[in-house]
Amino acid sequence: MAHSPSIQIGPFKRAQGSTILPGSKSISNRALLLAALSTGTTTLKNLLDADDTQVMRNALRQLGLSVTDQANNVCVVEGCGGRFPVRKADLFMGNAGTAIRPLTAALAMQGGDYRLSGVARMHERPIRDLVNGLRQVGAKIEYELQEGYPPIQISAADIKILDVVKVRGDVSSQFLTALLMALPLIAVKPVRIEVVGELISRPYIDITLKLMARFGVNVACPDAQSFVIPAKTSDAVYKSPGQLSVEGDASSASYFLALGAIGGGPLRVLGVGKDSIQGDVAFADALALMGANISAGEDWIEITGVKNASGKLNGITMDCTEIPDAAMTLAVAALFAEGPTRLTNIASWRVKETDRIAAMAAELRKVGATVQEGADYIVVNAPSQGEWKSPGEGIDTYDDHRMAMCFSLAAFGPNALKINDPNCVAKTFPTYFAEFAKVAS
Ligand SMILES: O=C(O)C1=C[C@@H](OP(=O)(O)O)[C@@H](O)[C@H](O)C1
Ligand SMILES: C=C(OP(=O)(O)O)C(=O)O
Repeated sequence: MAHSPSIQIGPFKRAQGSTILPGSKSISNRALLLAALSTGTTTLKNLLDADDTQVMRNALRQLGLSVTDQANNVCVVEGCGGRFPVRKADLFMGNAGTAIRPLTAALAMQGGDYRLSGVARMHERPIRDLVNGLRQVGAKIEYELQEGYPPIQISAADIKILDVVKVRGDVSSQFLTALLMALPLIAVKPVRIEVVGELISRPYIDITLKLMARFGVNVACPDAQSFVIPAKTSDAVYKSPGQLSVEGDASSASYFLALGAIGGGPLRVLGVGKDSIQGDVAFADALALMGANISAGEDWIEITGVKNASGKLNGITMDCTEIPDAAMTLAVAALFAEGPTRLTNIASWRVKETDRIAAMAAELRKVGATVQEGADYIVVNAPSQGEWKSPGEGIDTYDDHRMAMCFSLAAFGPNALKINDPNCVAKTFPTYFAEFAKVAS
């Protein structure tokens, strides 16, 4: 894909105001798929309009569904009652993990022939643990290029329901999410999904379970590693709730919250708050640990600078397995902290939009930070005032929306900052830099 022209931003001193968050990517793509699989019509409100949700919408349309975009991010989906009308399709999933993984599982239950592919990076992102889970119930799935990675070819197969399906959860939680959403379609008897080994990114599983419940399927969790899908009582497994409002995106909120700490605030994000079902709202607690002043209501969070006597954030040590996406924002907020910030349990960063540990370390060093990295951790020490650097070649963003959004924070250092290919934010937040410009001065 062609790269967008670099932008020059900052140096900024103040961040204040408010921003209305775009819809949550994680909720939008789950809601689209569940609405498509259900009986009845679902009106989705505040659906995220971005690359990741467009690939999901387009795939559903190719599968024969009526998915109609209306004004103000409203989208109307006519459900197919669990069986996609189109039995053979070649689907392009971009770089959207929340699209390709759940859709693969749903398609494997259909008894049709489907090919799923994506951008070059998608073909380096693992899908093996999901395919292994689906093969247990008889799905026929072949790898087209490299074993364990898309593109994949699904062929019609007899799917049998087992008492237990096992899946690994230590590479991505999206494999478990995919099985949870798809197995109810064939569950003629209850089926238990057992997670083998560690389950990372657990709060995303809670999002999955809460949305499935909105569409009428209640999964029991007898223990932290087991999920019991109920036997279906008719072919109409998922039922439309009629309307569903998508919360603002809590990961997108993290950039503004960090800005409110670094740039004094008050800065308020509207669309997520105490009532959120997204794990990434815990980013606000992490910032509070770093010394930020935080208040929150049902659907808003506000940050007003820092409460530390030094006027600066303080470094923290944190296990980030529950907030893998917002944790990236902590790594860049660490540029404004006294003492090291050590983020652990982030091995999954290496298999996302880019190798995020390597990318983060390389770009933080460009602005003068001292960084140590390991297989599953990163330690960031801020540059002292005189050590900040202004890299002439700019900050590279690696086709990773979060790298671009995170590094907008670094424009609150002493120097202006060049950010390369800023339009990669289109994956989840196309208007990010316009919204950033409204609060930064
Ligand atoms: O299920 C989801 O909506 C997501 C799960 C997380 O991925 P992993 O489970 O791969 O960590 C997260 O990083 C991703 O942005 C969205
Ligand atoms: C990891 C991410 O995306 P995906 O849904 O493609 O996994 C992300 O948005 O940070």
